[in-house]
This record gives sequence, C-alpha cells and structure tokens, in this order.
Amino acid sequence: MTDLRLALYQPDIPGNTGTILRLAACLGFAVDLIEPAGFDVSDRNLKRSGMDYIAAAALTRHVNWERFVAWRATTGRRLILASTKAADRYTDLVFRSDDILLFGRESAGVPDHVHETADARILIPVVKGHRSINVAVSAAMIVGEAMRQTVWV
Ligand SMILES: C[S@@+](CC[C@H](N)C(=O)[O-])C[C@H]1O[C@@H](n2cnc3c(N)ncnc32)[C@H](O)[C@@H]1O
Repeated sequence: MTDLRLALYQPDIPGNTGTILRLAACLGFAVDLIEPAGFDVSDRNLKRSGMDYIAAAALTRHVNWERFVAWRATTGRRLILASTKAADRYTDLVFRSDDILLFGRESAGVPDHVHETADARILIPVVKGHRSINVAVSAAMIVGEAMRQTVWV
C-alpha cells in the first residue's frame, strides 16, 4: 500500500468510480468518496466495472464535503485538485507521499469554494478546443505521476 489517497467529489457515473476502485485495489492507494454521489454504492454498473476489486479497495465514505474537510484537518495532508481550470501542469508538481488527489464530478467538476480550498490545482493539458478527459482516465494519469515520484523511485 502507498499512503497516497484519491478523493472523488460527488461522482455521478458509477462505472467511472468502479474503474477507479479497481485501479486503487491494484496500485494500493485508498479512496475517499465524498457524498452525495449520483448513484448508490450497490449500483450494478459500479460492481460491473469494479468487479471483485471493489471488495479489495480501501474505501472511506464521507457523508458530505464538510465532514471530509473536518476529517482531512485531523490528518495534515495536502489536498491536490485536478481541474480543467488549473494553470499548472500535473507533471510540474512535486507530489508528497501522503497527498490526497481530488477529482471533480463528471457533470460539473467542483464548486468554486472547493477549488479555493485546495492546496494546489493541477491540469492535464489537452489539445485546444477539447474540454476534458474522462475522470477515471485523468485519475490514472495523475496517480501514475504521483506514484512515479513517491513510490516507484
Ligand atoms: C469530466 S471532468 C469535469 C468536467 C467539468 N465540466 C469541468 O470542467 O470541470 C471530471 C473531472 O476529471 C478531472 N479532469 C478531467 N480532465 C482534466 C484535465 N484536463 N486536467 C485535470 N483534471 C481533469 C477533473 O478532476 C474533473 O473535475
């Protein structure tokens, strides 16, 4: 297990969360699910995409943003937001081994107050004219870079 964590802000597509939980189980990072989600955790699409890996993933559910903020305050961990509105490339950030990597909801990202709460905001640059990358794919890219820097060294 790595000490890195990945947080999902009110995700609304169960297949994406299932894909991320499978990645989490395989790479050994924990996941924080910030509710409300747009689906029930018993959703069959979540189970289909996460398969038996869901049971192996270290998943913590937070009933809302405020409870997640209160929990994080007890940990001293940085919050790193992946955002299409960020200015800094994710490859330029020096990750810490206990960072929490936060990803927004598929339909709307995160609200401004969440954007401002983050200790850093990072971007995967995309070709001009395109809006965003699938959340599970962007999570795989950024977790991969964070682990390259902090685990696979
Ligand atoms: C489908 S996107 C959300 C799209 C939303 N309209 C927005 O602009 O934030 C879901 C999440 O994936 C992550 N994401 C997608 N593309 C990204 C990119 N190019 N750079 C950084 N994060 C990205 C972000 O965390 C985003 O909130």
